Amino acid sequence: MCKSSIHTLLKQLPKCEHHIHLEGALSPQLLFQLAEKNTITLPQDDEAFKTPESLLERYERFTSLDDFLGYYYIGMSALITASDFEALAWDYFQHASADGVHHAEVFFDPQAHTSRNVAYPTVIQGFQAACERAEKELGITTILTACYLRHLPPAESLEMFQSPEVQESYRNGTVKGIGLDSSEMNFPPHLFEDLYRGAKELGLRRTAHAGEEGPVSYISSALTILNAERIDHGIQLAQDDVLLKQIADQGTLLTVCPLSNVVLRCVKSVSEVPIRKFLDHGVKFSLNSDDPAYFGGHILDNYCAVHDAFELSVSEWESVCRAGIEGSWCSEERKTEMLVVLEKVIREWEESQN
Ligand code: HPA
Ligand SMILES: [Zn+2]
Repeated sequence: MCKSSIHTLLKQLPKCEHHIHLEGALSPQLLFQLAEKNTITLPQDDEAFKTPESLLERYERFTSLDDFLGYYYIGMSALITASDFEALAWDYFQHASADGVHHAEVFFDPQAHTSRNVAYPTVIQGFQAACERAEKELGITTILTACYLRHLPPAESLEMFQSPEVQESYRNGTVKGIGLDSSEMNFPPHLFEDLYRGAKELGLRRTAHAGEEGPVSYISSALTILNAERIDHGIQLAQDDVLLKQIADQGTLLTVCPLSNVVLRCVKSVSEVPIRKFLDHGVKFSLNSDDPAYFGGHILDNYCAVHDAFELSVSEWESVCRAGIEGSWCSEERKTEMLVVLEKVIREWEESQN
């Protein structure tokens, strides 16, 4: 890459990733390797599962969120032991570090594992080990957020939330937040009001996927009914100027995932993601990879794709990174550390351009 290319600056920026499903970081190679080790039979009637290469090719032809989710849930059936979960998360943290991530708030889907008789403590043990290693060896701070699956009955999410081992992971601080993911259409946020009330009472951080494929009304109900502090995706916000102004005024962070939106056909190209509108109206957002192994890119690829589509100025990039740092759920001390790095990177970049 050309030395003066702004992509060099994008790599150096201290990034916070807020929207990455660890199960979505499962590469076809690791999936096949774990399936063989664990003697898991992958679907025989789907040609895509012939080889890691054919699977990767199929990932280029998703038709919708639900089409992707079918592969996502089959993929994770290869994850059985704590060391599998650790290997998966460690693979992600290494990519994240290479892309300049300093702080990662990572999602996982407990119900997708317990429903396969993989115990919650097994999942936690593996992910927690990788988080500790990322902190020690890569200097990345981490937060684990448990997402609940909106396509399952709300009573099941409440049952999971209230189970002793899940409550223990919240009490001891291993898991600090909750989220809401999976199929969006016809599963409105208000169905999960009791779950989010319980999470608020425990002092947990709260986010929810809304306005990815679903209507903009899901964004407002995630905020007002669920008391979500963040919105994951939220691109449909561009359809409602009143709500957009309200979200800008209250400083709610959207965790936008441009490559995901293209691959899942929420937009035709990155240039249709409302980045310019969000910037011009003061809507805060971070840029994220969502499911990097499925959507053809990690976080830096998302930054580069946004730059190629919108040509942000250096000061706009600085404000995107600042919003990501300030909207993180880490300590104020950690935010200050990252802000210092951000200022240094920008200063050195500007000096190198003179
Ligand atoms: O993009 C997504 N949307 C909803 N659920 C998900 N689970 C993994 N990725 C996604
Ligand atoms: Zn997501």
